[in-house]
Amino acid sequence: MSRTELFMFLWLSSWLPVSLPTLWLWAVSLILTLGLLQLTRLLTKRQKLFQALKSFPEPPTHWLFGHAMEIKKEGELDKVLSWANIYPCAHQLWMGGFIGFLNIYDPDYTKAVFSRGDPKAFDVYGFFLPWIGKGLLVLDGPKWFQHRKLLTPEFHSEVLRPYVDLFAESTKAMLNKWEKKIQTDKCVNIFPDVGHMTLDSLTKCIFGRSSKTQTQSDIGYFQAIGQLTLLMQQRLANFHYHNDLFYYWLTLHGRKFLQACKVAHDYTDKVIRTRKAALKEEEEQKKIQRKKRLDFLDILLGVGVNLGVSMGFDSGKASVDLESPVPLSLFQLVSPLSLLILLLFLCICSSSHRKGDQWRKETAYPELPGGTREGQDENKIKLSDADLRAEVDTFIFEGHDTTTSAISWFLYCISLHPEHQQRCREEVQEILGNRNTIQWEDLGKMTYLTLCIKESFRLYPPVPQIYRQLNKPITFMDGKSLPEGSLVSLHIYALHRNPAVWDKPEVFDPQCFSPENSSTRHPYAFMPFSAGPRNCIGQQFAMMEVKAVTALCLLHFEFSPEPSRLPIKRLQLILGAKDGIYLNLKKLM
Ligand code: HEM
Repeated sequence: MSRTELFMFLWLSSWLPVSLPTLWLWAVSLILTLGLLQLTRLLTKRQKLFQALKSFPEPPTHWLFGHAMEIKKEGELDKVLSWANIYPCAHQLWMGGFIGFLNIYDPDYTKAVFSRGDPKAFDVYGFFLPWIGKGLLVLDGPKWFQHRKLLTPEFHSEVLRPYVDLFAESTKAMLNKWEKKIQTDKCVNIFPDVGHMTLDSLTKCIFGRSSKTQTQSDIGYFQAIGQLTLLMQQRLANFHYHNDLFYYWLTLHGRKFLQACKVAHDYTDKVIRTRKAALKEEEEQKKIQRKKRLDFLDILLGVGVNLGVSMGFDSGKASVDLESPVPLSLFQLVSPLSLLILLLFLCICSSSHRKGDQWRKETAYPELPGGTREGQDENKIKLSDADLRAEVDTFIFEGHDTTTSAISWFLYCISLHPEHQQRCREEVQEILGNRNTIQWEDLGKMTYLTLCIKESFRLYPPVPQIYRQLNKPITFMDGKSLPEGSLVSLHIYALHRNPAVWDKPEVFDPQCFSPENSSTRHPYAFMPFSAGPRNCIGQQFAMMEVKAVTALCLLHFEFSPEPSRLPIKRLQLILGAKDGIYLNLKKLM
């Protein structure tokens, strides 16, 4: 009997406690037995992780909550940083009593893990699946290798070059918005506006969408993405929401998440289907060939267009009102008693333990140098429709929140350092002369701005923590080792502030990245885009966007901090700020 069948059976039987007491008793004992079995599995898993990690120091921990309480109380980033200052190289990190990571922040440890390309840790990345599916970020194994190979050309400089105009267009809209805002209050929360701008420019790059012809479904999609990002962040931060199948999806937030996923998927499916249909027409093909710039989607479809697989979705439903009340689920209608029993059973049974093991088996990592799998012609690899959607959704997810964080924290850093701000501004003015727009060639000349951007990535890495699950044992430089299956978290934030690497880790000093200083540094000491085979594929796109946007911001405004509203760092999926980032803006031209 499958787990779903068992669930249905128990649920039905819970309606018959009076008429069938024996069946009821039977069900309860079955529940308890299964619960006990699951608990044993969890304890075994905990014991294994505990054994694996025992040679590494462990900050004081709670048997049930692990380090989650302390982290929640004091803020994850600074709490872990304080541990990193006590324990050299690495320490244990328990997210609840059953999931233990080796948390690393030393360049040698980082190199040992990240030069190998172990798969992502299911206990964390599994949460992404309902939204972005198995795209590059989550995939592992031969399929990841194929996709990575197919998608790498999309980030070639010739493809990226025309996107500078799109970044400039979206940035100008944001700057106009700020100009209006400062007429009433010079203190502006820049974070949401930057978020809106990066999503706007990214959807233009991916779908070829234009802000001038926005439709209702564009707006619905926009809202859904915003909602999904927030809900994902909330889910990761709240331990009780980790239990998916039988708890999270039954909560109001869980169901909102599913609704927003549907809106996002319907939209992506619709755009893909329409573009695929258009591409079949000769005239449209010619039009695309004549285009100055190809959208990501056109390039992706150049790979997947010949498949012609039915998408099986209902078009035109992309705009669901996310604010409308969520309908009651069946679950809310069952009797309180059955609810209690089922919850007990389901909460115990829905651990990710087995899923995690299965994930690891399915995604055993291939030896990279070998290239494609045996018997496969590497020139004929094609993306299925599901793969196409997963990749588009992955780019949207990975490509807008990260750059939002990068641009916002950069503006905050230079607001604290007027001397660096002015130097960057003068550099941009010198390069642009009396032009007020930016071209691809300009970006390479902005050397001081690049140093400042890198320094802000060091102090405020947009992705502060990433996770792996070892698919073979590892031995570190100091002789300590971890067995296969262990979970490792790379704390990029702590690595970038490690006093063993950086002279004055807390000081904003762009000269850290001068050629002389960079050349003597450990290659794994600065990892904002990760490193090794699973590094960020969008690195060049991101740098280009951050430079273009910040250069235009510097030309138009002077930024200073608002002492009464200094930002509070928050580890969401990205490095966020608790109530946003408020800066005082002064118009320059
Ligand atoms: C400042 C901006 C960005 C930062 C700091 C950043 C950082 C990262 C990091 C640290 C990873 C590794 C994640 C992990 O191992 O779990 C990653 C992966 C990835 N990033 Fe970025 N990213 C940025 C922008 C972008 C953009 C603009 C795109 C696409 C348009 C993108 C697409 C991806 C993808 C697809 C992956 C998965 C790659 C793979 O596993 O093969 N990123 N990024």
